[in-house]
Amino acid sequence: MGKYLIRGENALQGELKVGGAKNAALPIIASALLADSTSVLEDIPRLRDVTNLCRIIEDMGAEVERKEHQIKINPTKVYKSEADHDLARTLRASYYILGVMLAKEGHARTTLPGGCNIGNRPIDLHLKGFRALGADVRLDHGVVEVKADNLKGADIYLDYPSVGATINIMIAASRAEGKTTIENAAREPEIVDLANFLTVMGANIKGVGTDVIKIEGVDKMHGVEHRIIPDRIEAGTYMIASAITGGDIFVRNVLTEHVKPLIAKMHEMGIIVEEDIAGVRVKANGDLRSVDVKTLPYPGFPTDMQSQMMALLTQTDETSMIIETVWENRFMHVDELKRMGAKIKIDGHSAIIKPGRLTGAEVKATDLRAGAALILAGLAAEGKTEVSNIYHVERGYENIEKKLSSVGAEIKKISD
Ligand SMILES: CC(=O)N[C@H]1[C@@H](OP(=O)(O)OP(=O)(O)OC[C@H]2O[C@@H](n3ccc(=O)[nH]c3=O)[C@H](O)[C@@H]2O)O[C@H](CO)[C@@H](O)[C@@H]1O
Ligand SMILES: C=C(OP(=O)(O)O)C(=O)O
Repeated sequence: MGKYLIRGENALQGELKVGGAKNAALPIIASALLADSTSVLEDIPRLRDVTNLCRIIEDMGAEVERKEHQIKINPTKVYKSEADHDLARTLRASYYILGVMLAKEGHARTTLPGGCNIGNRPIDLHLKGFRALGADVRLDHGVVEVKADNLKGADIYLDYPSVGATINIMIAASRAEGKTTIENAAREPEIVDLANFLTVMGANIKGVGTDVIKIEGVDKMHGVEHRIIPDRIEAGTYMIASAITGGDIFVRNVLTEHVKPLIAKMHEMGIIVEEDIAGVRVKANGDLRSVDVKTLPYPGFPTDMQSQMMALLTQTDETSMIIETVWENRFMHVDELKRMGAKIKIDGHSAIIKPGRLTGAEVKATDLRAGAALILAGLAAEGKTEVSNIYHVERGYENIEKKLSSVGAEIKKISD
């Protein structure tokens, strides 16, 4: 399954570049099926999730041409409304096929999706939205089927600002008859990127980026060219790589507006962060102050940066606390960090982190961001760290070992 071998304690220096956002690329790739002509997508990261979603839409009849970071998607020969179950189980975002094919053909079927095992991941809000739009929804033995002769706009209030539910409902509503309002909608930048893509394709969407999104359904959408926004979680991970090693890295291709919650915490910790139009420079050359962090929906501190932040907080002067409010089981990295000497105690949704020296160990990536946190801890640790189960990491980071090596890290990937 592959491993990363890391020898720590090198202060990282230089420049690296962040790719396009996984969580924007995935719904955008799925939504390209709504058009009646080819879309050309740029800055698509080369990730396992992207490859598997492309295989799903190819199996449904789409023509996909992939070259470096560009994908061309011709949806005119799509003949199937069902996502291959084995592939759909490998990633979370496969459930966007439901919203897309419901909007396009009035019928969609897929198995419950995969993705990181970070807690209970229900899709009740997605299904509630589809029902409100007039769809007949069935969930039987883990297979979801949605059908509608005629989708009709509706007022939908989300009990929680779910990213996936906001996206799926927005996609379905973009082709429904009349107006849809989504209240308590999620505000993540990836949702804004998708809405921008859909709008250029011909959709009528207003209010995205706020908690009230208004959509007026349209009959037709056409293929367009679109560049995916930079990945704020990949950016944040490399910003922490600089800070945790006492390094000085310029992380290129970052929209600093999207990493504000991390920048604010870094300032509190005494880390130098210089924002630039092209990216962000992160420099740490002294003691790091402890801070408390609470994960929240955007624009709060992202849960997808929680484990990486925890690795950093092991290297501060005093005790810190992290409260995880989004996922109830997103502390699986804690036991692995403890193997490296970290002093962390979990109490319900909180983790108390005491500072201490990290030492290399054999550890296992239990999910995508847990894997990233272990790599970061390995960069700071004394001696050799071996991170296994790296297929999780490859779902969300393109060539992480090459990018980190380019700024002076001793890290190599051993493939099976
Ligand atoms: C592919 C993708 O974009 N993944 C991201 C997306 O996941 P995802 O879209 O799955 O996350 P959601 O925002 O939907 O989930 C957030 C919370 O809402 C709850 N919930 C969600 C849907 C639902 O129908 N019912 C319900 O109760 C979840 O259990 C969780 O507690 O946003 C998460 C929160 O920022 C990130 O961690 C993931 O990286
Ligand atoms: C949890 C994540 O992804 P997914 O929702 O695809 O499992 C993530 O990107 O951190």
